[in-house]
Amino acid sequence: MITVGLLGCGNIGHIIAKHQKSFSITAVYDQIEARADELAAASDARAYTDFTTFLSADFDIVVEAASVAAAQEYGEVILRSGRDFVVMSVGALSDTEFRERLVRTAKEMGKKIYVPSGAVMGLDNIKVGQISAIDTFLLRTTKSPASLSIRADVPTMIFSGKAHECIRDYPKNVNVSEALTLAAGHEVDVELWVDPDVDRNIHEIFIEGEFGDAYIRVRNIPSPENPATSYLAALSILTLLENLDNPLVIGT
Ligand SMILES: NC(=O)C1=CN([C@@H]2O[C@H](COP(=O)(O)OP(=O)(O)OC[C@H]3O[C@@H](n4cnc5c(N)ncnc54)[C@H](O)[C@@H]3O)[C@@H](O)[C@H]2O)C=CC1
Ligand SMILES: O=C([O-])CC(=O)C(=O)O
Repeated sequence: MITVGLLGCGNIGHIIAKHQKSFSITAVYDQIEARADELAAASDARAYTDFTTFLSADFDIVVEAASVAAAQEYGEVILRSGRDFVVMSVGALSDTEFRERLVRTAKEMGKKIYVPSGAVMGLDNIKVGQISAIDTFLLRTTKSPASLSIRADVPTMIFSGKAHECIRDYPKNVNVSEALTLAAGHEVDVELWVDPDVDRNIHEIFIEGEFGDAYIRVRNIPSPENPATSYLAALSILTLLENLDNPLVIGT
């Protein structure tokens, strides 16, 4: 059974803990001690109040479900501790210097950095952008104003520009833009909308290139404890963990 050290005991952390099947969470860490204690009690894991002590516990892989800042602060030391690293706050990798250093460290240590598909679909074949031309690539994300803690009475575009700027401004809301960018090897354009009439987190992907064109629309149900985070994002980590040991690899 794969053992997991969980970094971040919020909404996604709880969903993962509730659905342990072929993996088991043995150690948890959160900057808010009470959250780590509560999740540890509910999942038979041990809570740590200090990250270095957390890393010295016995587990195979670290799952980060905390924040872009946490992934950037701890990513390298996780890999250096000899663990693979599942990074949900993939916006962390939009910092090119950080990403290159992290990848170098993973190579040096013989470890992997896993980026789950998160709140979108289609990352598999969008990877053809790494070997063939992409001409148009746009992500349009629409969420409720409340989930971004802002007010709007009509549909409002609050950002239009490149993925790397958008993740800087909205690190909790467009991690998907970095996942798409890394998959395609091509920085995605982003429009971020709030719409008072939506009760889903909607991601529309428009892509055109040498392969043809595609339009993907994902209408995600918000997760129970954090409406800005789609439930699909947590399911995608669970699926990744369930498949880690599977010799049959589906999708590109
Ligand atoms: N890649 C994707 O498609 C998606 C990524 N996300 C990202 O996943 C992450 C987790 O999402 P949720 O569980 O919904 O968030 P959440 O806010 O419910 O939980 C995050 C937890 O991490 C803890 N945390 C934050 N920074 C920390 C640090 N530096 N050190 C230790 N603990 C820290 C917080 O105290 C909190 O308990 C967020 O960064 C979110 O933006 C969310 C949805 C989709
Ligand atoms: O969960 C979502 O719909 C997307 C999200 O928050 C992110 O990409 O950071």
